[in-house]
Amino acid sequence: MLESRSLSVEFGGVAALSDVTFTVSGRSVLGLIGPNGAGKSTFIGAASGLVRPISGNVSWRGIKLTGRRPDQMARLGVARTFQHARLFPGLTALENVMIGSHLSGRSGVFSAMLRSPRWRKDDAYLESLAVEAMESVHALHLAQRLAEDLTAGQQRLVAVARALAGGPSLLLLDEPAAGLTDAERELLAEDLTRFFATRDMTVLLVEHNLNFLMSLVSRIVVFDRGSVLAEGTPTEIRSNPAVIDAYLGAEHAAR
Ligand SMILES: Nc1ncnc2c1ncn2[C@@H]1O[C@H](COP(=O)(O)OP(=O)(O)OP(=O)(O)O)[C@@H](O)[C@H]1O
Repeated sequence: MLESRSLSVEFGGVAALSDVTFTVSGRSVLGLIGPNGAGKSTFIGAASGLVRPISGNVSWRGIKLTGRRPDQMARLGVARTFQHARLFPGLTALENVMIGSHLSGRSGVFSAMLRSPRWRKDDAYLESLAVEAMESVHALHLAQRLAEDLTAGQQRLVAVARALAGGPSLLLLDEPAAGLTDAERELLAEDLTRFFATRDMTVLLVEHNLNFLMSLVSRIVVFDRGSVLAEGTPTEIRSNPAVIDAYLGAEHAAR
């Protein structure tokens, strides 16, 4: 279970999250939505150890995640994507994804980047994990392309593959469909549905494209101005007056 307990985060004295409490049970996909600036990325930052809360915490299977280092996160089986793809330039797409599989492997990300002897030993196995992850999101044709030569949408797919490659048990996806074409987005929704169905994993998905999000999630938490505004099934959320007022708008809810 992923549990956020009274989580509060401030930036320069200004509250970004205030007393956020919710849980995500075992094998499920939770959508996190809300207006711009509501605190969704900040939550992912806190859950992945990069953003330090002023109080409260996020825990995963009873272990506190807040304040942990990236290598500790990887060992706990936690992977994330960022709002901006953040691939390493100068490396191919495949090498970028292999860094994701190294995060859960033995030799670590720096060893991977420096191509140490230990890294080379693990290489074949980790490459097979990376190839599998790229295949699962229809990105294998990009494998030998340099990261900087990819379109924004392709970079995003590679970043998603990198997060999947380590076989995470907790996956935090920050707007994985942003910048994708309609066709790419539909294909990614199908690919992720298939991937999640065959893995024992908990997923937290932040996404502004609600058709994409609703096709993947079983529950939704809505943030507004740093607090939890509502929580429920997609059907409940679509018809919640407070959510319509703060985020969805009457036109969207009616669709
Ligand atoms: N590093 C930072 N320094 C200062 N303020 C920040 C920082 N990161 C986020 N904030 C502020 O915290 C609040 C929450 O931002 P956050 O990015 O988490 O929202 P969000 O819901 O992810 O928004 P969006 O949908 O636009 O990505 C905003 O007011 C934002 O300006």
